[in-house]
Amino acid sequence: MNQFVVQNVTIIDGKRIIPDGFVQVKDKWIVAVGSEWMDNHEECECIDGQGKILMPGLVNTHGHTPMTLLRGISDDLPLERWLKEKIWPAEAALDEETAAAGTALALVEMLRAGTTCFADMYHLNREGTALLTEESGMKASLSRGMIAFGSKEAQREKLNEAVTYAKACDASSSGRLRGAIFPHSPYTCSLHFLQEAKAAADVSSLPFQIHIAETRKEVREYEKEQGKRPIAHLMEKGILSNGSLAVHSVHVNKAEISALSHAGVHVSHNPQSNLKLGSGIAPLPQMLNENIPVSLGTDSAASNNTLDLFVEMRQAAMIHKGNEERAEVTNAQEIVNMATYTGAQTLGFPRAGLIKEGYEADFILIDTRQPHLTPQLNGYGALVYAASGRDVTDVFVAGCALMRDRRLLTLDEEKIRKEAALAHEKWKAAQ
Ligand SMILES: N[C@@H](CCSC[C@H]1O[C@@H](n2cnc3c(=O)[nH]cnc32)[C@H](O)[C@@H]1O)C(=O)O
Ligand SMILES: [Zn+2]
Repeated sequence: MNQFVVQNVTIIDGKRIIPDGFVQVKDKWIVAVGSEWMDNHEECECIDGQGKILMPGLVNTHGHTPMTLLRGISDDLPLERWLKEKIWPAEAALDEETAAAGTALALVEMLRAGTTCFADMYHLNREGTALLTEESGMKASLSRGMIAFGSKEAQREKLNEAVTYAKACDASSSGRLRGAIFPHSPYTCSLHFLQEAKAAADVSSLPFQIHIAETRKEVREYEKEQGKRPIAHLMEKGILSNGSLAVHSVHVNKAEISALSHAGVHVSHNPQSNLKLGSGIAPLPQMLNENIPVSLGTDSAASNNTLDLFVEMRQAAMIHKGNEERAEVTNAQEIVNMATYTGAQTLGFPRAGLIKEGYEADFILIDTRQPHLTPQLNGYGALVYAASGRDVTDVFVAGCALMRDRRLLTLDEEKIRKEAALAHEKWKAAQ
């Protein structure tokens, strides 16, 4: 049986800090956590955590993995022009093979930076993505993105594909995959299609996710056409309901925040993507005050341009302090909780996101014996204001080692980087 102990380590999760602690793992579970390890099991493997922080694996609640191949193709444009002038034409030249190479690259990038669980929404290479995620040992919520501009038949076909994919993910034998239904947005799908997608999600007990209220222009134009703001309207129609995930939610007013809270809708906050596309700043402090489960997402590498959740944590903490001219408006512990515990709950992994007995052993080690992490005065502050994904040395998911001493064990990093470069060439030639 898989059994080991990490000892002499600083344990930090969203709820507490144990300065000189241990974590005992059996099979895929954390079976004991404490401050003094009594070594009475001879055959138990011990990992020395001296000089390290042990924290829950980071959870990225929004992204599009194949788009790593489009990193840098369109910097410095607003969302609408970014999509219509650059991204959509570029995506037309991606195929199953190049998308697969982009996804593999994204998994390597995320794993190296301590992400153990992620959301991925894309239309290409779906079975391949599920398979590779399984092989990597990571956890994920996977969905087929749907833009519904086409004929009724084409729309129905997409929705069928989406349901088939989500159900297959939910049924994965490892139990590390979840499926979701993700129509792209209220400006690329009709209200009727959103209702159909929501009904299909409900029938199969699948969670519903959507990009919404990302830019002021989206909200203004939707309101002009429908007489209501997008979040208010979708909530009224029951399209956004308990457990749904509203991605971005940048332009939300007080009434919408309160409605989201009452309905139990989750929010994925993607501050770096929202800043880079000039979309705006989501009212994170106000949403947290209303107890909305807000987690963090990177969005794709085409609007970020990395998949490092440490960067996202720092952005999430910093922009609101500056924006509101109040340093107390966000705090590092809450940000760590969003990036771990809340994220895991949002993606459908209720027993993940904490270093606690009875939770799955999804955790990472961070090397603090470096100048920028010395001295160790405030653990939460170190993680949010000083650390980066490059400080992660080890990654464990469900008790399995996926990275040890900065070496990936389940993914062939060299090969994946080479294949990504080749896929980039192939994509360029197809332009
Ligand atoms: N073409 C697909 C649907 C793709 S949805 C996923 C798409 O979302 C787009 N996207 C990525 N990030 C964002 C964002 O932040 N806001 C809006 N759209 C985005 C990007 O074009 C990506 O391909 C179909 O209907 O078959
Ligand atoms: Zn997105």
